[in-house]
Amino acid sequence: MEVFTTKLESVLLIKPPTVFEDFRGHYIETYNRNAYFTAGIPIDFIQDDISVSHRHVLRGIHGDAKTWKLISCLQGSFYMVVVNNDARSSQYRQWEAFTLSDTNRLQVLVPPNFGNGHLVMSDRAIFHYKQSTEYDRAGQFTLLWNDPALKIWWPVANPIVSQRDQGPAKS
Ligand SMILES: Cc1cn([C@H]2C[C@H](O)[C@@H](COP(=O)(O)OP(=O)(O)O[C@H]3O[C@H](C)C(=O)[C@H](O)[C@H]3O)O2)c(=O)[nH]c1=O
Repeated sequence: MEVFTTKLESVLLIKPPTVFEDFRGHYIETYNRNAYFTAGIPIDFIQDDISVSHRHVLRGIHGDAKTWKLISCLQGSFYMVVVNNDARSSQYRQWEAFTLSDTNRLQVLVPPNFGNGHLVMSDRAIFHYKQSTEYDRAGQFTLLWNDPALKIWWPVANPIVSQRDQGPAKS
C-alpha cells in the first residue's frame, strides 16, 4: 500500500494494499481497516456507495462539513476534481484533478469541507466511495463545476449534469 500527499492538504492519493493479476484477470483488496489505520488513515467508514454513470456524465461538485470519503473507480475511468471549500483554509477554493480507473486502481481520500466532482471518460464508470457518516442531503454543499471563480479545467466542455449541478451553487 502506498500513500501520497497531494497539492491539497489532507487530500491523499492511495495505491490500495494489493493488486494481484494472473491469467484470469485481477484481484484487488480495495480496503483493509488495519492497513489503512497503520498507514495513517484512522477513519471509521460506515457507509459504502456506488454511482454508475455513462460517458461524459459529471456528478458534483458536492461535499459537507463532516464526511470523509475514500473514492475508487470500480469500472471504467473518470476525471475527478477535489476542491477545498473551507473558508478558514489558506487553500480555500484551490482544486486538484485526478484520473481514477479500473487499470490504475488509484483511490483518493477526500476530507470534510472538500467537494468532489467526477466526469466519466469511458462508456460507463462505477464510482465507489466509503463514507464516514450517513447520508445527509441537507448538510451537503454544491459547487458549480463551471464556476468561473474556480477556473477548473475539464476535458469535456458540455458534460451531462443533473438539475442540481446546473446551479445555482449552494455553499
Ligand atoms: C449520496 C447519496 C444519495 N442517495 C440518493 C439520493 C438521490 O435519490 C439519489 C441520487 O443522489 P444525488 O443526485 O445526490 O447523487 P449524485 O449527484 O451522484 O451525488 C452524490 O454522489 C457524488 C458522486 C458525491 O460524491 C456526492 O457525495 C453525492 O452527493 O441517491 C442516497 O440514498 N444515499 C446517498 O448517500
